[in-house]
Amino acid sequence: MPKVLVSDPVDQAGIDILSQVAQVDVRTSLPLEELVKVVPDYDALMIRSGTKVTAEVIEAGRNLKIIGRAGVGVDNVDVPAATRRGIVVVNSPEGNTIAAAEHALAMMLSLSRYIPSADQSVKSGEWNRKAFTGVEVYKKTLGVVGLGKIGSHVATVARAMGMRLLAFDPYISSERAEELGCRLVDLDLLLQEADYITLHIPKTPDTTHLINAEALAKMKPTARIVNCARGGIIDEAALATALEQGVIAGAALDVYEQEPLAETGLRSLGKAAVLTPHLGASTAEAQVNVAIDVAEQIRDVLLGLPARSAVNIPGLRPDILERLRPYLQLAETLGNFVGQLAGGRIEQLHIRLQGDLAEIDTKPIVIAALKGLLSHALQERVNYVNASLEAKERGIHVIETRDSEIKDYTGSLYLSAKGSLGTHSVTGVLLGGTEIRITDMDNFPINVPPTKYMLFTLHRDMPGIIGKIGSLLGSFNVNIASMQVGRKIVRGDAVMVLSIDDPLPEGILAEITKVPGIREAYTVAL
Ligand SMILES: NC(=O)C1=CN([C@@H]2O[C@H](COP(=O)(O)OP(=O)(O)OC[C@H]3O[C@@H](n4cnc5c(N)ncnc54)[C@H](O)[C@@H]3O)[C@@H](O)[C@H]2O)C=CC1
Ligand SMILES: O=C(O)CCC(=O)C(=O)O
Repeated sequence: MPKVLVSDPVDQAGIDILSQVAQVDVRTSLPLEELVKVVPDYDALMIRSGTKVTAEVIEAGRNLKIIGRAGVGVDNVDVPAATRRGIVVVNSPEGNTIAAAEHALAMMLSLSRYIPSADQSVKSGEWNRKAFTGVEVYKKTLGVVGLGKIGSHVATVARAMGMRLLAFDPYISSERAEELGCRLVDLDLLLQEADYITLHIPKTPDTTHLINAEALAKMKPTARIVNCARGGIIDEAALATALEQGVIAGAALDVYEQEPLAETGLRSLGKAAVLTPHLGASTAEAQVNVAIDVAEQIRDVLLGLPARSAVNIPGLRPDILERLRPYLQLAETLGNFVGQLAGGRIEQLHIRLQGDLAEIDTKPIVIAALKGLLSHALQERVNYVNASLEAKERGIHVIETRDSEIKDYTGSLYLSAKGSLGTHSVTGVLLGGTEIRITDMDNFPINVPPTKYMLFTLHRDMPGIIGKIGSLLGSFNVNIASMQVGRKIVRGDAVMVLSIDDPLPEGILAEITKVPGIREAYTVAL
């Protein structure tokens, strides 16, 4: 039975799902060195934001197949290191959207009405109504930075509260922004005009310290900012100074540059700051959603099925995977095939989608072809997660083309690889939508199903040659299952394809190439 380590608190609903297929150990708050020690035993790791899955943890997790983040942000996982090792990283992109959006709205209202400070004051025995006169959000301008899932929900609710909306998101169309009642503007204008600013963007090199001293200086002295996205998007030191000096009026933070929050100036800002300990996703509903979402994906991957929200398999969503499965199988088989014909040290792979196939997305096809191409050398180490990266690291230049005019079959896939044995090509089709046929090899027309062991020769089309090869294989006790020849002109160059029942014994290829008329001989084992 596979083993799953749950190293942060997650809802029992997720653990129940995992327990159907795996032994589940819940061990939270493990120090890094302890995690590194225990992780080699596990096939899957389920985390929230507490566990830092560093390159060291990934290196130690030699049996890991999947890391599941019960939440959105995967910035606590070294995703490139996981990708390199072929480990799928999944998250729950939507499970806590509403929770995070509602938290941001609650923070905005808390800041406006000083609710946390007023609460503390009453609890300490005071009755001070004057100190907590707030401001309304109605008819104020809210600047939404990042109009994705959370930002969109915040915008929808804020609009219903009568706020005017500006948005900054370079990856969103103005039509989408308009649908949400937002005016898409550049960041500078948003900073200058907004009464409230709420951040809903990922932390990337582009967004780190996006809100720095310079940005804060552009804001109104009455402006308030909310960060329920990621620590480090706001420069905390600059923010503390800006609040102390009255550059802006308030800030509500749920996330910090360092978590748990270190001793910083932020703690002593009084009612101008509202601070929560990364609670954006902490609702009963969101925790059930993300736990189920991620546990189901871990279960599926452990059962050999695709994950629906893998962050490191570009273009291979499960619906796409399901629809393209026969084509991916075709691409993988042809990649494996042509990789062996071209020999080791592949320099270039050309993938051409032909006829009706030219209509489909090339990205998954390329990944599958690369997986096949590298599978002979890397065996099970290569998978859909790391195939592109492995190819890149080996310096394999990938060329993708489409040609809808080539209609030899309704749709076909052409692969040509350049390697230590020269440049070789193969074309394949799907008969009846599922059955693979190789229809061309090195530009010779053939029609053979791929089989486990195959032998190919390039030879002169002349009488007796087939008989000689047959006798030679017989003398080595190799049984021929099927045989086909292809040629372009009579008595010209030809190709012979043999399916054989066993791997070719050592030395036989050299004997075959000695047969008069044979120019080259290759074997392929699929
Ligand atoms: N505090 C908490 O507990 C939680 C925090 N989050 C965080 O909230 C953030 C947003 O999450 P979602 O809305 O689900 O993500 P999303 O992917 O749906 O939306 C992010 C948006 O940011 C935009 N964006 C990316 N780079 C940008 C840039 N440089 N400038 C402006 N816009 C940019 C994207 O185009 C996208 O529309 C993430 O950082 C996530 O980790 C999410 C859930 C809970
Ligand atoms: O697991 C949590 O509570 C944090 C959620 C979060 O920050 C996210 O989903 O990105």
